[in-house]
Amino acid sequence: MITFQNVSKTFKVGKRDVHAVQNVTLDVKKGDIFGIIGFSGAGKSTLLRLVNLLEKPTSGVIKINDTDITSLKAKQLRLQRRRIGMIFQNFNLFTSRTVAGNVAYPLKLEGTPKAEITRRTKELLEFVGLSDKADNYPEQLSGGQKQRVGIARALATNPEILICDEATSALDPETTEDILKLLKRVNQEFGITVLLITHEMNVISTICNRVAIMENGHVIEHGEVFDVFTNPSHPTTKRFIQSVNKDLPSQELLKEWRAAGDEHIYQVTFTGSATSQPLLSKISQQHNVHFNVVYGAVREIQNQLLGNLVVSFKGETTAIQNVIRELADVVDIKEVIIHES
Ligand SMILES: Nc1ncnc2c1ncn2[C@@H]1O[C@H](COP(=O)(O)OP(=O)(O)OP(=O)(O)O)[C@@H](O)[C@H]1O
Repeated sequence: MITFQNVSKTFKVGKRDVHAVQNVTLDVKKGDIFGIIGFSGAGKSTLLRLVNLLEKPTSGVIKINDTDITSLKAKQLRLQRRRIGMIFQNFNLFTSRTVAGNVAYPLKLEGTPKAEITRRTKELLEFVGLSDKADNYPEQLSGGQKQRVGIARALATNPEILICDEATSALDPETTEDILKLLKRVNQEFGITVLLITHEMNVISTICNRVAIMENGHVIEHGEVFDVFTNPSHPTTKRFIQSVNKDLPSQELLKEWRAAGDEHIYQVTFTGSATSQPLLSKISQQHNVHFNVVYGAVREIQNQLLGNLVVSFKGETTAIQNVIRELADVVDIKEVIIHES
């Protein structure tokens, strides 16, 4: 649906070249909720601006549905832009227009008949749950409500693609959750492909099916969200994952546990079918070993379970070693390192 082929964008700042996007090759498929994550300055916004035709790449090709958008003439460009809706971190609503006026605006620009504008506006406000706010002004709304208006306005012209530029970064966690649910409905009910940028891994794990991680203008890793979560290869990806999936307790806590007699502490990670079986208790019992889950969580990512537990085993050392060996056949298990000092 959207393909980037060796796309680069270089800005000239005085005599200096800033390589904002470097040699990016990516394929966003129809129906994806595709997340691009990276720290500040990684090149995410520039990549979005290339898709919504606000910038032209220095080199490379960007195609939407097989049309090379970098070579479009002004009129085709305007038509193509209508196929893309956009929402923003700061909502970008017209403060002098009502909620209904904001949603109606893109339809007015298109010359849509008045009765149709009224019908569509009503329908969209219902969809985002703001029918009762139609006559309010943006300043009378909460952040989450403003973003709902932004979403309704972006959907007005029936886009194929919705671009979300840090759409939840200004919102509290609960409101973020609501907006992400709404974006998922946009994707599922209307079949709209969603391309979002964020610096929060939580956003990626909650709604995206595919992700690309950017650093210094490069895509350093990309793939299915579950695969990237369970098997990250780049250190930056690992940092992002640890931000939502703090996998180990602090060294202070580990030292306390060791001082209190916990000598065999292991980290167990498992996915898919291993989550549905009582493997730990079954194998431990067979060897007369006791265990205690001291830390961790099981998370749901893309409808699959990913478990990460820190477990303290008690029993005879050889029996514990046997348990570890057997567990290693079915889950990923490694001893937790406790540093001396
Ligand atoms: N119009 C521009 N002129 C010059 N340099 C630019 C321009 N736009 C972006 N850059 C530079 O390109 C690099 C990537 O910026 P970009 O805004 O795409 O990153 P980002 O990942 O979106 O960061 P943030 O999360 O802070 O918005 C940065 O070094 C930035 O300073």
